[in-house]
Amino acid sequence: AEPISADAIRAATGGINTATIIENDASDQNWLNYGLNYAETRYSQLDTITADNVGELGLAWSYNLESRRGVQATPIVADGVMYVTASWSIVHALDAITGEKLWVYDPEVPGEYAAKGCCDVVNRGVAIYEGKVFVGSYDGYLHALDAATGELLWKIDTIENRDMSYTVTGAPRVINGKVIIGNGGAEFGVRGYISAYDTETGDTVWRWYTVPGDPAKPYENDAMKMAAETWDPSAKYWEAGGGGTVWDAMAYDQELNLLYIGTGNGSPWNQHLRSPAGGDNLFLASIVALNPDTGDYVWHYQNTPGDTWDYTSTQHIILADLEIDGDTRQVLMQAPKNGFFYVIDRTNGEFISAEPFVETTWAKAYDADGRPIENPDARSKDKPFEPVPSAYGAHNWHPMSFNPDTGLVYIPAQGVPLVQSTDPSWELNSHKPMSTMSGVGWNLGYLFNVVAPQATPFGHLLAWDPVNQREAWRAEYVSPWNGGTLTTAGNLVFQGTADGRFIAYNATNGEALWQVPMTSGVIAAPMTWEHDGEQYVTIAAGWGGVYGLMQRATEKVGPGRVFTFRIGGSEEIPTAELSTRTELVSGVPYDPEQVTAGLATYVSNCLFCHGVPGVNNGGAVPNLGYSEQEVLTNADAWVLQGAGLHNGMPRFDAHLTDADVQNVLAFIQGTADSLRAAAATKAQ
Ligand SMILES: O=C(O)c1cc(C(=O)O)c2c(n1)C(=O)C(=O)c1cc(C(=O)O)[nH]c1-2
Ligand SMILES: [Ca+2]
Repeated sequence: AEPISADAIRAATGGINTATIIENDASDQNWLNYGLNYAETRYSQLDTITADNVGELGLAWSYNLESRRGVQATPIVADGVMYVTASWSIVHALDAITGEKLWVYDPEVPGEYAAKGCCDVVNRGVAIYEGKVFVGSYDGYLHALDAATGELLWKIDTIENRDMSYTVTGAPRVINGKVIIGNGGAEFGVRGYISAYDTETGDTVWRWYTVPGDPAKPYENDAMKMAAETWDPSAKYWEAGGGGTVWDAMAYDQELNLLYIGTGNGSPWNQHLRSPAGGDNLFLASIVALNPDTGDYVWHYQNTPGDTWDYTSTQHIILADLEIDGDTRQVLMQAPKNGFFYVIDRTNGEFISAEPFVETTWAKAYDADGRPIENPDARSKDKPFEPVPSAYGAHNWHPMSFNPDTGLVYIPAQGVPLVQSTDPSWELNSHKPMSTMSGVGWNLGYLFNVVAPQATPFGHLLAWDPVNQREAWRAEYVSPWNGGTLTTAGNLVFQGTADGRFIAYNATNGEALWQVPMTSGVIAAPMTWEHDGEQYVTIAAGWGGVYGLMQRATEKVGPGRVFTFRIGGSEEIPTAELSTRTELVSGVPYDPEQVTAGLATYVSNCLFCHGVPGVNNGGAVPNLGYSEQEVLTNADAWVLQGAGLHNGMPRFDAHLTDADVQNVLAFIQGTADSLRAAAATKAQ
């Protein structure tokens, strides 16, 4: 078949606007918005593929994204054209029927920018509007591309203060000629905000801050005045930025004309250091309704008042109409990091219900006013506390889906154990050893795992009944960090897994009906679309994200790859590339005293991406316990001279010396030696 011509792409995409995105709801033939529709349900009415015939699903094509970091994008499909992003915010336009490349746009994010973000150089996808494709790049620019050619039409800087570590990972949304995007950075000290830009010109239409700024300056609006009353200024929260980044979820109700956003954690995390007298610290960890025309505040609901555990509320927001106590309620639903499932009246923000969907230790329940009843130990200043869920979240950015036929929400639920304890040496931008990741700018105010966590890690697909607030069924996985979900009118749920499989379940009862191997672990969500009467299912696979930087659950470590399936598809799934991780390192000479010094430097600078040598097995970033000899002998080049800059390995010569590097090598070798000794003892 002939590849789609630029004119045909213009015809397919030129007319896409808010009205056509809403019209698509009648058929779900295309997938024009990150979460399919403005309600972000990820429920498709397409029903050619059903629980009865899903077993005949086969590969139509796969496409190599040539990326080695996390792939988190949900593709956009418009009349046979697909737009998907890889890591480093690189956009690929494909012929959706054949998988043939149409064009690639690389925003050329500098490699050193990787160190400015907490959680891998990921991107969750593009937005499309009137013949333009919009991508927010990791380094904070918003790019408008010609959908037909990939040519750059305009590019603007969304970051208002480049001294701070802002990044962009989320997918933009477009409403009535405005492209809307927030940012990340609350692990490093930033002030969160969300902005709307004119789709034609890139001019800023509005900007809404999520937390108050310097009280010496006028409040930007009444909402900021209200918010400032919930903060203690004694610790000068505005110097650390306060946090509250809008790095992922949005949803839009066209009848109410309300834009819903989820806001992130406090900066620093530790409330004792951020707002010592406590307070709710609005609008951290909240759902906020804004007028999308003006950016004016309308209402808010704060899931986690006075956040101190990185309990972001940036997780997926879904709009639905539910029958509750005999009334049809216009609700929004969210399962944020903190482990509670929320049902909120989306007309006014009224709290309807919240129940834990996993085990929780920080709070057991919510009161009738919608406030958590906290465990008094959860805010301890002096004692370590194991918050369950941890900062990785009971549910992170991996999208959930809601099926109105089954009435169930399909949540990629998980647990990643972590203990938190106040960091006594915390200072703003202190760069001090033993402050976790301080060397590359982490400013959490917490140390991790000062005592061993008690909880066990898990991951499962959870089918949740939001009306009765209880579990319907679950499917267990071998590891946390599984992919987002898609549900369809064919009574199906699709999900990719951390251990590198793509699975279809019966949506009613959770029976696994079909599965195929992937070439890597999967974290993104699948999507579905229809062309010439044929239904297709697409998943973008590629392991990474914050958990996937240092850990993985499969030896399959292939590059990012897009897979598209149809009934009767007969292409072979490509053979997976396997990890070449071999033996623990050996032969580095060291003095045991260097090991202790190396530990401090390692924890401050290396741990968050590389994990524990020989204990974690390496994810999107190699585990140094299995380093090749070449890396060990040239450690100075890698650590101090930026040999890996293009891959996002920071250059540490401003923070570390040759002696520090030698100590880190001693720590790696010392750890490998003790692991080997422990294994030998166990074998006897
Ligand atoms: O506070 C922030 O600004 C911020 C940003 C991001 C991001 O932009 O990806 C993440 C987080 N926080 C975060 O807490 C988190 O767990 C997380 C996971 C991921 C990922 O892509 O795997 N991003 C982020
Ligand atoms: Ca965060």
